[in-house]
Amino acid sequence: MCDEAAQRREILTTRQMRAVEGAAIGSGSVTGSALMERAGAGVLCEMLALWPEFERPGHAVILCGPGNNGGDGYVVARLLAERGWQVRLAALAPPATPDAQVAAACWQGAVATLSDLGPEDFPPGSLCIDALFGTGLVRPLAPGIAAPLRLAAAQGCRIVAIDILSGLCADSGRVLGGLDLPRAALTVSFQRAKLGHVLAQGGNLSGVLRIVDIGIDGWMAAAGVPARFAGPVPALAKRAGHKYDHGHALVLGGGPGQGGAARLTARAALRIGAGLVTLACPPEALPENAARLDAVMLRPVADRAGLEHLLENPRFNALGLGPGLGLDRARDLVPAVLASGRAALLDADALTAFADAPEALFAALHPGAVLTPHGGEFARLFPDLAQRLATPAETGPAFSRLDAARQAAERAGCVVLLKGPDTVIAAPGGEARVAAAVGEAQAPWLATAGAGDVLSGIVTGLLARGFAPLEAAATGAWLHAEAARDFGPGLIAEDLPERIPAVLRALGC
Ligand SMILES: NC(=O)C1=CN([C@@H]2O[C@H](COP(=O)(O)OP(=O)(O)OC[C@H]3O[C@@H](n4cnc5c(N)ncnc54)[C@H](OP(=O)(O)O)[C@@H]3O)[C@@H](O)[C@H]2O)[C@@H](O)CC1
Ligand SMILES: Nc1ncnc2c1ncn2[C@@H]1O[C@H](COP(=O)(O)OP(=O)(O)O)[C@@H](O)[C@H]1O
Ligand SMILES: [K+]
Repeated sequence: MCDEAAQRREILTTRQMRAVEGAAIGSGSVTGSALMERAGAGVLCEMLALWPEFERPGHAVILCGPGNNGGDGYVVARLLAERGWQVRLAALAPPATPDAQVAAACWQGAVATLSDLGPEDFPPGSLCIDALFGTGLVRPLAPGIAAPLRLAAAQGCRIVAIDILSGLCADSGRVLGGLDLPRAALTVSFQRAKLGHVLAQGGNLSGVLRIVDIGIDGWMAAAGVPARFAGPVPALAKRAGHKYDHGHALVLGGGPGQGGAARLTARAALRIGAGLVTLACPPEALPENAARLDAVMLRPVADRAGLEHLLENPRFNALGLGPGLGLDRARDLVPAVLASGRAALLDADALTAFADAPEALFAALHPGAVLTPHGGEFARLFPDLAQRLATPAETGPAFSRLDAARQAAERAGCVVLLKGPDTVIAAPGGEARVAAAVGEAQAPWLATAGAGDVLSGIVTGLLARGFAPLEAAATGAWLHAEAARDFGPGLIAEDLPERIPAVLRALGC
């Protein structure tokens, strides 16, 4: 992957974005006004690219706030008017920043107030440009501010959000005050995506997301180490070698009648390229599994002693357990898995088994481990963090799913992947990835029983292939969603491992 593509995968917080803008402006190479002009021109350009019919002038309402987001709105209003559009601009308050004042001074048209707007201002096929608030939103929208956005949506207008839909916290994607907001058809942001575009409600409310280059890449170092979108990596291609060069994954399964989950895990580990995969189940579950497995090998493991005996074979280099394991078996086996020091993926029952004693689990975890909880499992291990996520967000920046995953990773001492349409992955120390199955990359068919078991297998398989825990989790989560996107409607969990070859082929692996 080229450097530019890697850079485009960065996702910034508002603080990081301000630091980058500040560094660019502080260098003297560019002014805030010039950036605002580029931002406004970029919004227009992206609108026309998405909706070529707007080459023919139409009707637009521009909603301007008092800050620089409003300033971008004045620029867009001017550019649309220059193209012959009928523009109705309504301001919440006079521009309050120097750059917004300059932009407003260049707007020759009338300025209405938000309360002046009525249904007649939003004729069919018109546009509503939301330039009320961007990265500066710090509290919920008052009812009178949200009203024109709702009116526009009710009239069937397409809403274009400048930088981010007003009301969404750009750091968390949560709607401040828990308001009911209409969805933007298009969001045009600048230089890099923000976390609020993809996390929580932001993923749905942002609509199509486009990022405009306003020419400040040269100052991106001021952002420190941003989170990044998960995506494919060159290491997915299988290098030359013997099967033992690609690792031997050991998946631990549960008792009779509960084996489907672990079989899905094992099959996915094999499909993603682990050289060998063995499923270890209680002796009484051997017949059932033997009848259902071919390339996946099978071994009996009755208990912890049996597992320790099996692990005398050093070739088992990545262990995956939890799906269909059973809570008692999980309590018995997890300590042996972690004591082995090998790369390990813990999911489902392997996490829930420690709901009463998360500290005991954290004490045993090591940096080679990956935890893959869904929201419920996360709440069992990290109840205080889940509580913070469940508490309505009133002020920005609000506590985000990524904040929660980062704190969880710190506490657990290993990589934590918190599942959802907006899967977040964090390592101790703060490095983070987002596997966002939202907007144009949505994968709603992944909400199906057993999808998580397959993710466990993909990550276990990548660990066996030698991927570092953070990259195994992030690449695995991306690939999992990509397989679902590739399959499309009607997907069930069994389809996911079978779709991995198509995804790998499309990547040129
Ligand atoms: N800097 C640059 O180079 C570039 C920046 N760009 C653009 O700037 C945007 C950021 O601008 P910004 O920092 O001025 O913040 P912005 O989102 O306009 O709002 C701040 C104002 O809103 C107010 N306020 C907040 N919440 C409120 C509420 N609920 N209800 C009512 N008021 C509320 C707050 O007031 P206060 O909290 O002080 O009362 C303050 O006055 C960014 O998103 C991008 O679009 C681009 O042009 C590219 C170049
Ligand atoms: N609406 C959705 N869009 C995209 N991905 C989703 C959605 N719902 C669930 N997923 C993904 O599907 C998987 C579900 O896993 P999990 O909740 O453990 O289910 P199960 O235990 O049934 O396997 C996770 O990887 C999650 O990120
Ligand atoms: K906005």
